[in-house]
Amino acid sequence: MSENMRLVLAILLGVGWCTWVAIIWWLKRLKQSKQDANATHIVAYASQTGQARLKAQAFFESLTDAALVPLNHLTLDKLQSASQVDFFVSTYGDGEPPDNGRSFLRLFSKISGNSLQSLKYSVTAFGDSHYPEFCAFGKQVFTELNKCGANALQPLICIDASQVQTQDKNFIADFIDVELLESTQLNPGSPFSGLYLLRLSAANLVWQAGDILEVIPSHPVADNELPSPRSYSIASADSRFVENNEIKLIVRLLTKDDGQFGLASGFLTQSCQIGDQIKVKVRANPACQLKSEQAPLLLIGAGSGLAGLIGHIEQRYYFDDAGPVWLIYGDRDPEFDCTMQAELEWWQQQGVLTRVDRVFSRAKLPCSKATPIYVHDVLIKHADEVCQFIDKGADVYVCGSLEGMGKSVDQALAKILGEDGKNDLLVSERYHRDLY
Ligand SMILES: Cc1cc2nc3c(=O)[nH]c(=O)nc-3n(C[C@H](O)[C@H](O)[C@H](O)COP(=O)(O)O)c2cc1C
Repeated sequence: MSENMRLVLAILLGVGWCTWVAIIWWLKRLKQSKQDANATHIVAYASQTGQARLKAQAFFESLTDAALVPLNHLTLDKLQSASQVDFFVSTYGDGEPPDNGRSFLRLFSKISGNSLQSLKYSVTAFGDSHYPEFCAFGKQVFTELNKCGANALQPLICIDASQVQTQDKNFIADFIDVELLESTQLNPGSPFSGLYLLRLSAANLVWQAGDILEVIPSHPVADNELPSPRSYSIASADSRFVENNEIKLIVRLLTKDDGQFGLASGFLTQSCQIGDQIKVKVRANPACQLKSEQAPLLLIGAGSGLAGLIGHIEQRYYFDDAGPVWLIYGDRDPEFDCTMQAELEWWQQQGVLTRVDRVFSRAKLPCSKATPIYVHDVLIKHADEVCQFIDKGADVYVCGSLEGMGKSVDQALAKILGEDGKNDLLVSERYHRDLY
């Protein structure tokens, strides 16, 4: 056989193989979507940072004929025709639903009397008892269903994140030891709390930009009473792109009124020495992963929120056809808080960041009155451009403090897009929020 014939045969075999794989994949998808459409047993989740979704997924995998859906996708028709729905929902904000469950409660205004009598349900609520509105959304879902005549299979289950049993051997087994390679203060001299960039060895970790690193804030000693893990946004592109086996975190050192440092931030930035081992685990956070690197991306954040944004900026560097990225980032004082300025400028030169609006809330500029000082001011000031950017299919990604920034950004987006426009963005999974 000639060399050319062999090449043609190899190409034909390759194309044939790819077509075969594509057909199998497509048939599987078709079967799954048919199953989903017909399933009368539904597992629904509303999860901001992935805990409730993980439990829902595990429960779903133990069933044979069921569908797994984010709560926002559970329509009135589906709810009324289902025989059983198992809800796994967390609580966010001040007793609010997570973003992918925000539209669910509105269904109840359309349900009359006992019209859910034939529905069986269970609710597993995820929350943290440090919050006054402990598991409030789960409780609300449970009560609303009950009011409509649906039959609870068991009492409401509340899972308290602050009571995670770190002394449990099975729980700890999921964590691995990584080494602290470097710790750099990003705002030296600042009168405000220190912001640190940490680099950790990550040879055995797999993650995507937007995921979370759970950290046990204690040195791995033979101690039964380890504190419960704390979550940090991973400040790195997908692990498949990271060349030097390291994972980055940006950590704000919290100082309490009595002068004591926060347990986790104090541990990571003050107690840990270079070379020390830290117990960590990656938690996938699909709500903050982006589906497309080609879609425009509007990144909004403040302070330590740069962590979640940096991962997505870095990610785009690896795609030649990446879409435009507009960063709106706020910090306090330009004298000390020009966090990662050199890196951001470099990404601008590389064409990754196509527009940067950097604002400072405590700038001592002579004309500071005329200068927008918070990120939500920037959104309002450039409302038309924000609208156009979003109309072109942009994903919106917000990272930072919920109280200090997240809520005002949410209000600004509602003002610019209208409440319905903002909700459409949310339901179409283009409005991602990593707020704490
Ligand atoms: C910004 C923020 C606000 C929260 N608000 C509440 C709350 O009001 N009530 C509550 O019980 N838990 C609250 N939590 C805790 C979460 O519900 C808890 O960590 C849960 O395990 C998260 O589950 P998820 O990963 O599925 O979203 C809050 C967590 C965050 C980060």
